[in-house]
Amino acid sequence: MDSQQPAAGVTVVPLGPRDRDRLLGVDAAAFFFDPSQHDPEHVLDYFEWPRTFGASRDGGSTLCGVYTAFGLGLTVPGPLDALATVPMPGLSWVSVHPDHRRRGVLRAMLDHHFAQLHEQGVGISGLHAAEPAIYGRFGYAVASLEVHLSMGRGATFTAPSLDEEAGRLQTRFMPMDSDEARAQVHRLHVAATASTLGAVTRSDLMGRVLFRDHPPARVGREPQQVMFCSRDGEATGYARFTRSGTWEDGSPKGTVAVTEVVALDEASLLALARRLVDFDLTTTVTFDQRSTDDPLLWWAGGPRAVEISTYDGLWLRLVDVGRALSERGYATACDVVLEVVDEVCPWNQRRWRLSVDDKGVGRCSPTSDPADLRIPVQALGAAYLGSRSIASQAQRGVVEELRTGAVRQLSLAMRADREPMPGIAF
Ligand SMILES: CC(=O)SCCNC(=O)CCNC(=O)[C@H](O)C(C)(C)COP(=O)(O)OP(=O)(O)OC[C@H]1O[C@@H](n2cnc3c(N)ncnc32)[C@H](O)[C@@H]1OP(=O)(O)O
Repeated sequence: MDSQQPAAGVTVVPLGPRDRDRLLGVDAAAFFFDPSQHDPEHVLDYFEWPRTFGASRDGGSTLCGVYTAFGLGLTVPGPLDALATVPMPGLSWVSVHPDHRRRGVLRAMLDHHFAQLHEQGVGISGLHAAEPAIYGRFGYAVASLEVHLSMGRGATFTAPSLDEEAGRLQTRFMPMDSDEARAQVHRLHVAATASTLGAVTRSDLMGRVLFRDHPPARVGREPQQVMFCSRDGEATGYARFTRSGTWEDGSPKGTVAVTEVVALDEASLLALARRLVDFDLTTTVTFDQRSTDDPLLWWAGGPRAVEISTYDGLWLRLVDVGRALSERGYATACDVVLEVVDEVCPWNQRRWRLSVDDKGVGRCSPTSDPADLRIPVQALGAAYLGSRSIASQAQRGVVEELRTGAVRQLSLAMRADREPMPGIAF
């Protein structure tokens, strides 16, 4: 059945706990993970059923596709140098059974997702793409990059202005899978995301399930650990990590894999990083989910001192252009009319006036005035976190300037003064 044919009628309906087995059947067929290492039952424990849907074809009862959208928050540029947090449903576990691929099931599920969010008055949708070729056609674009750092044990972090303060802080670590550790991590996660551009806030439930120890998933590594940093007894940051106790030719060659480091201030980040590169019996330390302009990268000496790999981080889609552009703030005043191109969400495809006052507060409303810029909805998603400037997208030929100066005006207004963090995996 796996051949290119026109889409047949697809129906999308809500799923509930009674549909667990059917949903797992579609997910297992689409993602083909090893259930002994990756317990799907465990994942379902943090699904939000009212946000989970299934698709069937031609009036049949067979479930051929599923998706969920976690209720997350996203930290975006606020007015001038402030930050703001907006709701961001996080699209995830999108799967279509291989027997039903290329019949328009994904397209129908995304149409359903966008219609739902539009009706609910939600401005944006976010995701991490399993394959990068899929989501651009649906209006998503990469809004942040994710950097993976790899460095040797004993790497030097040079930050003289922070040395004294970092030296005063205490660090200690413990297994992640305890109520005490999870509660502390969640409190720090929520506090730190509010002050971190690009950060994504997860629910307490999601953390409680994800941080549960699942022995088959360790694959030769220790159970997940968490290192806390504190100042005068008050926790100021944490790192989640696991070590592998590998030996080669009689010598210890352990690795430390740091999946998340979160700190309320730079001295705490430095104190955590210094401890993480200082474990006996290890030779390599990796840090996931860092930004392209990360303090850890530059403290360690830059891209020639550490190994870096860069990936697409968060993909964003403006589901409601007016709401999304009114919800974030701007670096400078601006007044431009945008002719937005969006064939997937026709309510967006029109002219919009974005007026930003000198305090960086913007209002975006429909207008019939002549356009200053012709812009695909993807370009607004790409620039939404203040990275991937409108000017560079115009240079690539993606944005068309219809009034001289309009690209520069919008570009400066949307730009942030730092690169966004990639946000958590979901
Ligand atoms: C956010 C996340 O959850 S990412 C996880 C995505 N899921 C997976 O990768 C699991 C394995 N794959 C699958 O489940 C499915 O193949 C999906 C979800 C990727 C695609 O589902 P389908 O129902 O086959 O897609 P559908 O037929 O609606 O195609 C829609 C469009 O996407 C395109 N498309 C579908 N799959 C791919 C792909 N892997 N790469 C590039 N384009 C793709 C189609 O060509 C079509 O484009 P067109 O309308 O412009 O011709």
